Amino acid sequence: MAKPVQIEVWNPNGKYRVVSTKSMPGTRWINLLIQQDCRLEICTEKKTILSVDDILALIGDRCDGVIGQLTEDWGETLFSALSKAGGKAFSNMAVGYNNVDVEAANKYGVAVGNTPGVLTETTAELAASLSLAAARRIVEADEFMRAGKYEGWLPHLFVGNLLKGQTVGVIGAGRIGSAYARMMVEGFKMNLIYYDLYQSTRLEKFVTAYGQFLKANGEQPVTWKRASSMEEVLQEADVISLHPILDKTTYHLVNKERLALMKKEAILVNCSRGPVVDEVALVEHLRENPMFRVGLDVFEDEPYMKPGLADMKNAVVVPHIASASKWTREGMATLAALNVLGKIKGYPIWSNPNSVEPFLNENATPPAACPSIVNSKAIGLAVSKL
Ligand SMILES: NC(=O)C1=CN([C@@H]2O[C@H](COP(=O)(O)OP(=O)(O)OC[C@H]3O[C@@H](n4cnc5c(N)ncnc54)[C@H](O)[C@@H]3O)[C@@H](O)[C@H]2O)C=CC1
Ligand SMILES: O=C(O)C(=O)CO
Repeated sequence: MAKPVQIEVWNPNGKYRVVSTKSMPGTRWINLLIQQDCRLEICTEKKTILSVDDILALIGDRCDGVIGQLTEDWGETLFSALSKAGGKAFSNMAVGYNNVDVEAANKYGVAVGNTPGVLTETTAELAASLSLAAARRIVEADEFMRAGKYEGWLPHLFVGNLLKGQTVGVIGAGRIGSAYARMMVEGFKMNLIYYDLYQSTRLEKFVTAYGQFLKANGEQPVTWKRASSMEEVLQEADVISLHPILDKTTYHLVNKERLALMKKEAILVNCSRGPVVDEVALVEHLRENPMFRVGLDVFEDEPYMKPGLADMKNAVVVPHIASASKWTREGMATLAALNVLGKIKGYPIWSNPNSVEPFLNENATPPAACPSIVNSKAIGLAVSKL
């Protein structure tokens, strides 16, 4: 039997029971739920990752909807329990939803929400930060200073890579990958090579226009190329950033063989999901190629790192913080709450989940729609005419 979990209750007499498996940033999401007659229960357990049993206890016998986290295993067991408790709505507080078995949700008619549109720039900025940190050896140099080892300027001290004029490679040029590409092209005048299953015409147009602008100003124009294979990107780029979704096609996309194709002094950045990279192979590659560098926000077995990674001077590692700006995290909380609320209220789904600004305006009532439901077609939800 599932043991009880600690909760904080808002609006105890609300008609609809909504559970949030974690406390989330900001208060707007709480206010939006309680103003619309929800009794909100926020789990206050100290443990970071809730188990399926913990969440079963939170769902209980009657629950209209749950806001959950990317660390949780939302599969058959939880969707079946939620459905049995009368629930029809779940939202991840995340854009990625590889922790959710959408087929299982479909089976029980439960809507699955995610939060695109508020993470794009924040996540791309962290990928850009990791690219720079790796290129200019910022973490190594910081540790050196703090250890009192600095004895004065030296010609060879922490020499790194110049990005200007080099090639940035993007694998998965969706919302975040494209935003990152634009930052690196415009900010550092890098040429672009990208690989995606789909063409990114907007990105190509942006680089073309920026190249023309540079040329008109007497500077070397930047260029772009859509690669016909991932291997082409790995072979040609100096800095490669991974931004695909995690699914069967992207699991261990970067493995031992593909690492071997990369330039010896290349930089690899991963702000997508840990299992996109074979981390054991990566540690071996870092060990054998000291000039090769990585910037990692995500890990194969979070919260753990594969043995040896923490000892690698040529790795910059941060704890899955790519979306951690106040604006983004509050926006994610708002969108996740509105996904659940919208489904409970029987609202249709928003017509463009990439354009969610109307839901974020603090001074206006949000539209009567669910901002982003990934299985809307499968469970037959209507599209909003707003
Ligand atoms: N580290 C972090 O904190 C964050 C991580 N993420 C991760 O980033 C992922 C991407 O987010 P968005 O850009 O918003 O999603 P998106 O759906 O806009 O972009 C994903 C892109 O990957 C491409 N893709 C899919 N399979 C591919 C394959 N086999 N090879 C090459 N490209 C492929 C898609 O065509 C698409 O263009 C999320 O699913 C999530 O897992 C997102 C936000 C924050
Ligand atoms: O939204 C996501 O997918 C995340 O990884 C949040 O940081």
